[in-house]
Amino acid sequence: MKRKIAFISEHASPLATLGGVDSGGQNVYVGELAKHLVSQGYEIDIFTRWDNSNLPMVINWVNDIRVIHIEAGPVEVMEKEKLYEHMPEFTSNMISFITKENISYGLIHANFWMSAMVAADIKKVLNIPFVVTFHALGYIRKIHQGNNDKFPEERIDIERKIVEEADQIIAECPQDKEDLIQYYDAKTEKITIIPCGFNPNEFYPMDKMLARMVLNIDCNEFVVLQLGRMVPRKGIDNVISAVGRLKKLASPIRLVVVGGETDNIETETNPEINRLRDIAAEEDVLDCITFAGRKKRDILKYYYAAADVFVTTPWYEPFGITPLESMACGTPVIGSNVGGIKYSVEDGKTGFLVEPNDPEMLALKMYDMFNDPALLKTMRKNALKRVNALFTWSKVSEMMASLYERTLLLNPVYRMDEDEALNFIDESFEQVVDTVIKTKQLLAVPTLRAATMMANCFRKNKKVLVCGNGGSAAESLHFVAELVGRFEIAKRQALPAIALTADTATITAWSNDVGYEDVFARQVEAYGQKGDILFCFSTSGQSVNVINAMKVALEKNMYVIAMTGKDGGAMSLYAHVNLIIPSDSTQRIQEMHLHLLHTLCSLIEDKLFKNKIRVKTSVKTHLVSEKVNAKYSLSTNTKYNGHA
Ligand SMILES: O=C(CO)[C@@H](O)[C@H](O)[C@H](O)[C@H](O)COP(=O)(O)O
Ligand SMILES: [Zn+2]
Repeated sequence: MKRKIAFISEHASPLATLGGVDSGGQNVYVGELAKHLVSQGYEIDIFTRWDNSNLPMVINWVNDIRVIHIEAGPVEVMEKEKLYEHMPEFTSNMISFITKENISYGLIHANFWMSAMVAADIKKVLNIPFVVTFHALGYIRKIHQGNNDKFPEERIDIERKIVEEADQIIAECPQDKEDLIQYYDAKTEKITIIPCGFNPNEFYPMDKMLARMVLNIDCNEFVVLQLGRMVPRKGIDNVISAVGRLKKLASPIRLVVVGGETDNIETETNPEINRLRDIAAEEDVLDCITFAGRKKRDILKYYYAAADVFVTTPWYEPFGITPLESMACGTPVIGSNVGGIKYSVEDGKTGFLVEPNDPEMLALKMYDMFNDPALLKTMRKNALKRVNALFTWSKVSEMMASLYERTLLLNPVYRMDEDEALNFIDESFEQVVDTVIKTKQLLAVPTLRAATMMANCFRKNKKVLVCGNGGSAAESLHFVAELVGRFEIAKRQALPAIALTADTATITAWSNDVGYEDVFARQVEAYGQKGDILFCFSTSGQSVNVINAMKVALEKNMYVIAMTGKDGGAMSLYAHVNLIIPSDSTQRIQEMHLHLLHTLCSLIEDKLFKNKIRVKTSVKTHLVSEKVNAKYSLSTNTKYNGHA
């Protein structure tokens, strides 16, 4: 059954990217993530505010993804800063939709703080867990925007509450995680870093000159690209000032600025453009700047590919998708040493990192690139390698799916009901029975051999060393306790066995200082002697530290018994006796190990002690009391020679 996930993205609909215009990062994030999660087996409903009365309420967007328009305030485009007061309406209409359609969502993925507010309220009513990607944090925005921030005062407090109530928080980069912890007291264990991605079918390397031909850009110029929304915090003025300085050192150069409200710069109403024009005039670079206006999304790849370097120097940037897109087209990036950019751009390798508002340094870095075509070429290679290894949407959606799976367990709907739980119990008993039957058929003879080998070893005053990891470490202790102490015979001599898992000081020191691989080998070296036995527990038969111990034991002419499972693993090659439980389940294997170690104890006691008791008590005339039998000394028993 496919798991149903609800996305909420109150102001950023994925449909906005369809018009072709370059919409904000969140629209792309929501759309691309949804598409890639579908191929991971999820069904996604994206809830967004109804802002266009020409669109129907529900749109089947692509396979297994619906976009659902929720009425909240007037059905028209509104600034996101004004949506807060309409969020209660969003919540109640979304709840009505879910209950009317009777959908059981496994979880809600909220995007942005207002969507997360909705998700937190829905959780209270419908008990659906939620994860949140903030995309931007109010506190950080406030630091940089001050009073220019038009979001309501309550934002930061609401975000704090969301941080408390969310089941999981997605940080987009390490800086985002640090901010969540430092300014919002978020618990580290609640945060998972999952970056944004890019689509390799949309952004890919192409010939620079070809791209310039398409865009009508001079093939001889050194082209610097600035692309993104035109708002002061993006620091475009800084890029223009830097180009002013570069112009004095390098020629011919061109700065192409893509972005704005319209695709025609002449009709541009954005006041930021006028401000930038003035700065360009002051810097005397109007002749080498092209303001290209806003471009359709499918054209952007030509701009990225046509540029020699992509520059983005915002004051802050929660993540920043554009550096990824540029690197995906093979163009190195000079970016601000802030937020997500310092995560996506590797300084000196895929481009450079500079402080925001430092045109001097930016100009120097641009000049380094201008001056060194070989450096540009290497950076291009590195950039392509890095983005494709870490930031494709497929990679991102895999990480997201694993976060979802953990979160889905919190949803009562996705937990077992009573019948399922009873079934589960039944089935696990049946598995145990099945494993017992198979083990009985296969392991009776090897078990007897192991018991005989151990009894012989004790008879010869030799000892048994026991090791294993995790559950098998516990079993090693358990086994040794039965041997050194007692099992079924109340009074008998102690049998020399040592659990190599018991000495925490040695184990921790050796793993800490040298390596975990030899924690047991080292102890075998210390205690093992010819004729001793190394007894190994492992469910996989693959634990390297156990294998290393076996190798040392064989070098010392010790005997080796391996109690394993699955196919016996590499350990089976180093053992004189293999007790391989015929099961692939770690739990079933461990349960059989416990049974077999008890069986071995019975057999060993029987071989070493009970025969004597039987013989002597049957001869009534013999005056040896049971007390004496119990004191039977192993060293006096010379009847048994050689190993089985
Ligand atoms: O008890 C269990 C699983 O039931 C675990 O502690 C388990 O023993 C550990 O994962 C071990 O590290 C597994 O090692 P091994 O059995 O493959 O040698
Ligand atoms: Zn276990």
